[in-house]
Amino acid sequence: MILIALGANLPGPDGRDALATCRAAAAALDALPGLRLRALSRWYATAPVPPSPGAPDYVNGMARLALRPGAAPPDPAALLAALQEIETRFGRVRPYLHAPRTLDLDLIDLDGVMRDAPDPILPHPRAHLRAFVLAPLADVAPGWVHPRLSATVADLLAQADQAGVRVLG
Ligand SMILES: Nc1nc2c(c(=O)[nH]1)N=C(CO)CN2
Repeated sequence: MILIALGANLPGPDGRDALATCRAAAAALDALPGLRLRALSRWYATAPVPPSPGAPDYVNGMARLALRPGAAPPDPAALLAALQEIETRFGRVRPYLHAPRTLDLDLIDLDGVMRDAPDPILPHPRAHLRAFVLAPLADVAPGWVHPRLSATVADLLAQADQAGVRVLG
């Protein structure tokens, strides 16, 4: 199973709001070569982490993908590059760390692969701490166990600060 977190807190240059950008990005993930979108979480409105007074809330969600039949497992670096290409397509610029962004796609888990370098670090090094990642992850993969920590998503979510995370709609 491949888990990709989606996040946005700025309208795109095409005028799409953050939610519309995330929905369009999910469709773009389904079009990645060799992969197919199997489940999409609910969408969440989440307060920025770290707190950023005045910054707009994020829209966050999670996509679960699987290999298309006969497709070779993706190379982590190639998949990261493909995600960055989608971010760029939706107007992402990178002025500074934690800058508001039109779209952020984070590779959370790639079939349980563990690696420390080079990028992408797997599983994502901060995923287990962030309720805005864990809540939508629990929607699409309720039985997920963190490959390094051997903790369930339910346990990790219970330990995370869930204030500021609410289901949209
Ligand atoms: N709530 C929330 N906060 C963030 C997010 C995000 O997606 N949601 N992404 C960040 C950069 O990766 C920094 N902070």
